[in-house]
Amino acid sequence: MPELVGIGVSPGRSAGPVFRLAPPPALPEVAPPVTDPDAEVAAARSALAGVAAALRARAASVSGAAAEVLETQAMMAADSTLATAVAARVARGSAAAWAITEAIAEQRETFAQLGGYFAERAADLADIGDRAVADLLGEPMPGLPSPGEPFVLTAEDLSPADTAVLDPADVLAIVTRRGGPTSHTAILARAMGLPAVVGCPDVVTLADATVVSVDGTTGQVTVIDPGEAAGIRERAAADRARLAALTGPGRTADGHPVPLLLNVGGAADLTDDAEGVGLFRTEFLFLGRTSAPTVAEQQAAYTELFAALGQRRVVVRTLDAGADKPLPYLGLAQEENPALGVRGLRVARANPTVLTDQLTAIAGAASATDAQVWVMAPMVATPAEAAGFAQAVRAAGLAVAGAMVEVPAAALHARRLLDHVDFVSIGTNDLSQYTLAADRMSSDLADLLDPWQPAVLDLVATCAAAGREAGKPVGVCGEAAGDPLLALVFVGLGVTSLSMSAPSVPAVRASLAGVTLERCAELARIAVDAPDARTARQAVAATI
Ligand SMILES: C=C(OP(=O)(O)O)C(=O)O
Ligand SMILES: [Mg+2]
Repeated sequence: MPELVGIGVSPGRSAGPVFRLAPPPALPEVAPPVTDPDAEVAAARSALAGVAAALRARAASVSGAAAEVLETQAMMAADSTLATAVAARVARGSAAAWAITEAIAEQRETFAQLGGYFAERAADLADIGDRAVADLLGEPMPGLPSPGEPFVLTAEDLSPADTAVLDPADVLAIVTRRGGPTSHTAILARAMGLPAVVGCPDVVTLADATVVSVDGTTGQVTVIDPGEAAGIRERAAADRARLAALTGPGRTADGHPVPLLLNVGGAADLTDDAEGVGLFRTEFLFLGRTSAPTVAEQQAAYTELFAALGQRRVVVRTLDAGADKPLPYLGLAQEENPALGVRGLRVARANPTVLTDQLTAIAGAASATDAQVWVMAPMVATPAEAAGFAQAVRAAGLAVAGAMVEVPAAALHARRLLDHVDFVSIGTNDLSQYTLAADRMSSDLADLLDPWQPAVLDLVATCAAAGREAGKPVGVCGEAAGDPLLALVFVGLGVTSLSMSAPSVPAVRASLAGVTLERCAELARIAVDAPDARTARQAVAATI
């Protein structure tokens, strides 16, 4: 059976007929002359305002990451720079729909050149243009197909607006031609628990109604006999039910506890049975606005999450701005190579009050609630940075300070970091990017970005050994912690907790429950000794 390969970004299996996302509207070949420029500008403005309002309404009907993403897109649609660019195009003789198309194309070009986070936002801009043009031409809104049966959604790429309104009852899985492991499609599919494969170039060759199976772990999309689909879905549902039936704290078959924590952006991402939060990404509060949130605003947001956790642990990551999360109001200079620039804890060098205000707000929320509040800094590179951060945390009246290990230097000197901080948490997304020198946004370099790379595993082992020696916790909070096989390797290397998005927890819990700690150590040796990532994964999978 023909097999297509992409990047598996949201685990799980499903099968069914593929249907493509409705294409964007096509402009008629001949543009009409502009007789009333004011009317054209008014029509364009009204179309863009309509798009912004519709996006805001959708944002209000969803929560968590989906709402944040849609609100940011609504702000882009309502942006005055876009409106001004459209008016300029009308003044040069373009009718409303053409003026919007041209202005958006120009802005997309600029975004693509800026790279990173901005390049990923180019798809959001295109979607805004398509929706406004469809409105102006009186054509149907581009968007989800409705074939009348559950389907595998295929697309060039998905906009946040499309992904946010997906109904998991209709959509079995998602396969896109473009996109990388950190694209919106990936993040939102994981949050919804839908299997997803991105960066799958050949998906465009599949005609509507072709029946495929999708494996969101391995990235395989296989054309199958239509009669096989129901069986695959049933087996996947039985697997899910078996996993969901297993509850309780994470532990190996011989009872070694491994807390399974959640990666969250806010209280909406919590689940009742979570053992705690291992990564609270606070930057959602800072994104998509024109000035930093006040201490009171931050304290209210942190209190909401901490209170929802009762006495459970929450590891708060201080602001991780810069690179893929730019905040214009911080006044950071434009950089040639922002991933290697002023990001994470480094932002506090020129903006110390951003950090001290945040620590004040976290301390206020901690004292108003019963949660065990740990605080960690992103992008720590040196022991001196770890020491400075720990001092600031303690000065704010907070008891537990940690450092994320995302930079190879920090991993190599984890022992020295742990002289100053109470724990470390390994961010495998960035640690893979910096160890292999491969941009985490790139779907072309997905093989290098693989956290199974033995070099990355060696660095994890170095951190775990340092933690054992110091008697301090060493967690993993990158997406790799949610891989049920790699989780065993991490535990075998000596990692003490795993933090992941909520839908990944059941499979990791079940995987841990099936092996002893000694077995995890054997699997770790197999993975570390493998010549490359693919062999490591296959060797561990074959042994289990
Ligand atoms: C958890 C991480 O942080 P983020 O993905 O937010 O950069 C990481 O880098 O692994
Ligand atoms: Mg990171």
